[in-house]
Amino acid sequence: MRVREFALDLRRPLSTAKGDIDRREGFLVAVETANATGVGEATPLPGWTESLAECRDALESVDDPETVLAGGALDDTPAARHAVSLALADARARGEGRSLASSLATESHTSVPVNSTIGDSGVESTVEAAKDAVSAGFDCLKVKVGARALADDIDRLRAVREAVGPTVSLRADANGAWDRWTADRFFDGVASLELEYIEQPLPAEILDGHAALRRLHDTPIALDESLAAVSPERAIASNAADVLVCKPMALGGPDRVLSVAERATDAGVGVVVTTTIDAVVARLGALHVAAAVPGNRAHGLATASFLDSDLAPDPAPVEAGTMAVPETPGLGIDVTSRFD
Ligand SMILES: O=C(O)CCC(=O)c1ccccc1C(=O)O
Ligand SMILES: [Mg+2]
Repeated sequence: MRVREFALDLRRPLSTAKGDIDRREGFLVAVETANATGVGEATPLPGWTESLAECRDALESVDDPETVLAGGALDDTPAARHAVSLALADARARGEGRSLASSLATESHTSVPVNSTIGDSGVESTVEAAKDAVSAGFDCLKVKVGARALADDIDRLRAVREAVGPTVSLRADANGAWDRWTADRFFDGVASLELEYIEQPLPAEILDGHAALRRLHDTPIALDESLAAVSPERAIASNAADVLVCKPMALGGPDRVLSVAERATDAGVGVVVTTTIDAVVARLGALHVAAAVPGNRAHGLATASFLDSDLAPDPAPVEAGTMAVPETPGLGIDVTSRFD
């Protein structure tokens, strides 16, 4: 397995309740199988995955990718596991002459709707970002909350709803910033705004608190951090979520997301696939996975615009709030020159 390190600055930081993301560093990997070469990406995000150093060590320890993946040696390093799993899936799909999405599912979407991701900022700039996104064709917006006073966040959401009208879908993502009391006040404050869901209002470990919020309020709840911190199975079993936010990079690869999505779908829980602000290879991987999961919710994949540069030209740019899934074999990108 070949491994190449990369670092990409963000054009603009993504501000969240848990701090700003302003740079992404990771590894591009290439694996050779009997009939094809596949590529994958590990872009760890500490707090969500292992550190960059732990990821490097894990990738350097891989001799035979298939054996290592099956043996579970990468289970504690999800970003490293993601790279290996994605590269093998890319190689398999290329070998079959099919797109990754169609090799992952018998019926896959040819394009998927995506949300615009709006970071924490004041009311005016939040509204400006929301209007820009709607002008660009997005009909689903996800606004980061939880970084400022509760009343200010409620004002931001109200102002956005007023600016974009009733037909645009709105999501709020608190990244686990609140306690039960604060979350209750937020749910009350936005009750009339018809939010599609509130993502991770409480800290990751608190499944019973999310289940209680879900019983008490009408606005649906999505869980994100809880999936890696506790487990998707327990999130489903605890009736703590209407939607699971599945990050292939944090869950350990496309195969992991597909199995979570199957269990969620059986339980009547929705699935949304998102990046961790990844480079083009992992973003494409997440797009193929999103295309392979059931349901028609907008996914959190419109994150290329946060990057100042990328590893290669993007074969799946966002157009009018939608991403078309490449139909060429595998991921639909050639980054082999990066390994020369
Ligand atoms: O879901 C999206 O719109 C984009 C992805 C996103 O918000 C995100 C990106 C990096 C780290 C955490 C998160 C998050 O969903 O909490
Ligand atoms: Mg989130």
